[in-house]
Amino acid sequence: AALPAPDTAGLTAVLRSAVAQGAPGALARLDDHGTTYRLTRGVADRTTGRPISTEDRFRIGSVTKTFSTVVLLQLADEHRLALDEPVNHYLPGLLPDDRITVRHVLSHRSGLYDYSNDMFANSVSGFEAVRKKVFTYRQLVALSLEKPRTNAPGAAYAYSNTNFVVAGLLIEKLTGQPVGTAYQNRIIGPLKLTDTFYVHPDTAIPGRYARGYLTPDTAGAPLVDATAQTVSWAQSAGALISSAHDLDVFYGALLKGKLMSAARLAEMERFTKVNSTTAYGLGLRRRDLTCGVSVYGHTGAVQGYYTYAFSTKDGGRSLTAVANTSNNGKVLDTLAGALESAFCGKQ
Ligand SMILES: CC1(C)S[C@@H]2[C@H](NC(=O)CCCC[C@H](NC(=O)C[NH3+])C(=O)[O-])C(=O)N2[C@H]1C(=O)[O-]
Repeated sequence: AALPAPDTAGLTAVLRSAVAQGAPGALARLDDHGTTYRLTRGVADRTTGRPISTEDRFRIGSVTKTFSTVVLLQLADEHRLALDEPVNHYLPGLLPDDRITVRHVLSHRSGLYDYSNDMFANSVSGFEAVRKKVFTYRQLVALSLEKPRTNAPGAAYAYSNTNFVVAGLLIEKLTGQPVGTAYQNRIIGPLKLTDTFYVHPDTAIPGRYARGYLTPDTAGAPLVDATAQTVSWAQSAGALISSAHDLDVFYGALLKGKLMSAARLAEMERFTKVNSTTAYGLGLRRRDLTCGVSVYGHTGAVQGYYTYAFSTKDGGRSLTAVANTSNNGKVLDTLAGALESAFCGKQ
């Protein structure tokens, strides 16, 4: 069935609410079968007051997880990786349980504890402690293994950044290259994503970008400019930089089957239910909207930036919505409304 027309007034209202709730700026870009809608509200930079633009680059946080998964599924297509092999088959001795498979890791069912829970228990001091730090993947895995596993391998869904740090180790082991090279050669170059960069451990965002502002835990305390950071605590779990255009192209291409075989895409779309409206596949979220439409993509929350990047199953309509703040649950929830406006139309 044809999708309802996008509700651009609804999208505008979502962005206005996000700013009213504390985001300095918010943007949305919708690419719908060749027609592009661009909406903005507020500023990219609180000091200069420059208005935010849908052309601005930003940190995409865990949307990075889909990029890491695409690389690994391409390696599966090349028979260089098997999803149901134990991680330890490729990285001997890395994990304390040989039963943890690549599929468990990519679907957040490994049980590996998420070290970021402790790292950011206090949002500002936790961030300031790591914003310039450079971690190795193995240091991050070691932080996770200091804590017990949350579930037996495959027994439950439990979101953990550790899983996609393991994914980064797998990519580097199997390709013999840094993850940035694999992203460039396998995704960024072929799709011509000229706004998409993996610059870790550099802290600067290339070209024109929106500054990102971390909301402190204490109500009323001033926002913290979080723009300059290594994102080394996340790397293959969250350190990519991109734009609304590039993410719309990426998820559109993914869902159109342009990045891997149909068999592998079907594996990516085997979903574990997370809650009444969300399910998780392999590095991919499915969100079931009120109008019965399901959309496929990922969300991101990295210091200073919230992102929703989702497409229809056929990749024909893609939306990227961003607010340049984080640690603000009201804004994160409000931004989810952009999916309803974009894919369900006027309610
Ligand atoms: C599940 C999420 C939302 S959280 C996960 C990942 N981001 C992180 O794990 C960073 C958490 C700290 C971010 C920080 N929060 C705090 O410090 C809270 N004390 C802030 O908001 O700036 C990402 O991105 N994912 C989102 C996803 O996948 O949708």
